[in-house]
Amino acid sequence: MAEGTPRAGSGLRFSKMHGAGNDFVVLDLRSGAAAPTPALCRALADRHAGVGCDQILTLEPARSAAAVAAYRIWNADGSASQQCGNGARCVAAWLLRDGAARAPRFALDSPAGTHAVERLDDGRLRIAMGVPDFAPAALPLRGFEPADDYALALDGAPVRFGAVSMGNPHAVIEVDDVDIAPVGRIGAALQASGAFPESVNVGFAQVLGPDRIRLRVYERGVGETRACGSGACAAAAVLMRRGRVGRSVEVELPGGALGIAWPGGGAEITMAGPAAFVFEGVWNA
Ligand SMILES: N[C@H](CCC[C@H](N)C(=O)O)C(=O)O
Repeated sequence: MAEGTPRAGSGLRFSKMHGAGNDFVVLDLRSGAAAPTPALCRALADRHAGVGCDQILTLEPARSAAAVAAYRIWNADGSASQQCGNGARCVAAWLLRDGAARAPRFALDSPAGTHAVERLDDGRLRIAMGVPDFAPAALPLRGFEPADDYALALDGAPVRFGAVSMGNPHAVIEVDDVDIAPVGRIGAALQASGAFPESVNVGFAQVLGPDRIRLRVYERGVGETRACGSGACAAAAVLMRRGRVGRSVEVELPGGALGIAWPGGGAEITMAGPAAFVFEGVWNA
């Protein structure tokens, strides 16, 4: 038996959820139970021998006076992350169903900070996702002076990208057509390039108009997902700062659409979108 997985009959209760097709196993650890080991995360995420998910989200006691709870994030490969936008909406929905949070407004703590949450009249959840940080050191991105646009030779060809931290690192590559973008090849090559010491989430963005973007994301620790909330914020922030789109955009991802708004500068960027419950289960490895 792999180290770190619970013994048979461990009875670890979980909720399976998704946000725009980005799927999660949610564990309630507010009683103080230990965080999942990387091996348990990999076992839970396994789409054949486990539950199957892109990330594991843990609910934990709040770390700030303002929040009703905290959450942490682990990718399918067992690596930890500082932020997960789709996951934040699922945690918010979970806490509303549980009664620990009361609509319409409350706050959540993540490793990236404290986030205002609002349940909108249409049932979507809007999360304040912090202030985009373009400083290379924030990602970190090594070997570049701050710029709107960076270039690296990957597989012998120059790849141009923007870079921004949403608490977690993002590179954003603008393409003419996301359907034919080399998401897996270039996403993996940029992660392996050495420019990002803690790896990076790689977004491929197509501008459809001043208020519409199409996006595919090759995520750190997972690969391509059906949606990436922090990635939608990152792509919108990079394209807004370049003047390629307006201050409020619909980001269309393979799994669904997210509404992103950012006044710019030191203001927080907000993300609105769905959260869905799929099933409840008990993990008996
Ligand atoms: N793969 C990401 C974490 C999950 C982000 C994504 N699922 C979202 O909705 O923001 C990272 O390692 O930074």
